[in-house]
Amino acid sequence: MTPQPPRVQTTANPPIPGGFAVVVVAAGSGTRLGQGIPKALVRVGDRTILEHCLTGITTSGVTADDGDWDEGPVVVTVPAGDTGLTDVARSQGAVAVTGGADRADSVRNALEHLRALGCRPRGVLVHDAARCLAPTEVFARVARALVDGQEAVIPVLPVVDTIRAVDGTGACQGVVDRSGLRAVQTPQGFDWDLLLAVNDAAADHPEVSVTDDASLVEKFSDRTVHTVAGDDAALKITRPLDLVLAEALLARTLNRTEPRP
Ligand SMILES: Nc1ccn([C@@H]2O[C@H](COP(=O)(O)OP(=O)(O)OP(=O)(O)O)[C@@H](O)[C@H]2O)c(=O)n1
Ligand SMILES: C[C@](O)(CO)[C@H](O)COP(=O)(O)O
Repeated sequence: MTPQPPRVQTTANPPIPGGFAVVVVAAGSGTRLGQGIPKALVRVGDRTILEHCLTGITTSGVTADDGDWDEGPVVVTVPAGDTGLTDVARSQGAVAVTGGADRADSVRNALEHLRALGCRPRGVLVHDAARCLAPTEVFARVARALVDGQEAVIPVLPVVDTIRAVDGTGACQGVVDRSGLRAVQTPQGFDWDLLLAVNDAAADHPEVSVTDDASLVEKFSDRTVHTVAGDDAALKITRPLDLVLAEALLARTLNRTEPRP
């Protein structure tokens, strides 16, 4: 689409940029949560984790046609043989593709689907379905940093625990200075060509294992990964206690936003 002149800003906060493609990784099994069903099908309140996640993305506006860029597609990775998550994805206008053996393989499958579509989004955000309550503000910070010229952007939080290195026997090897450490969240945002290029490079190096997408940028490009503030509400629902926290966060949000009888 032909770039349009910038829109007039009418509010104190600039509008959240749209036109991004979003990859939602939801092909994990949720072993640590232990519910016996794919984690993204587990309910938080009255909706599944995937429904919360897709609603959050739509509400944030990052995929919307914003006058400068066309609406960006949303691709959800689902476990092989899945039908339940596929139905949820389709009901919210997203496309479902089969995930891979690990998270990185799932992301690559989704990117291949987007590449085959021939789309050229403004950029691409990769988001864990398991971080289904990530607030709009986090999407906004990541999207704005990309629009402002960053090529790889991750939301982070300070580390609150004392961190120690241990050896194989469990003996402590000393405290790690936590002032320079950050806990990493999603959505992680990238220049479209950059994320494709580092994933292509990674495909030739199956021995390289990563836990997030920014790691591929660090390993297979010379670009810097930029950080923005994350949010406690973007927690990754991983273990049973996380589900309790997510339920409480959701209840708090509903209490704030729903009109009282
Ligand atoms: N092969 C995989 C593995 C993980 N994921 C997704 O990556 C995100 C982060 O993974 P995690 O929270 O660890 O989920 P699970 O892999 O399902 O958890 P577990 O290790 O407990 O099975 C999740 O949204 C998960 O669905 C994926 O799309 N494909
Ligand atoms: C991408 C991620 O959520 C950033 O913290 C995390 O690395 C996913 O890791 P997991 O081992 O797949 O849960």
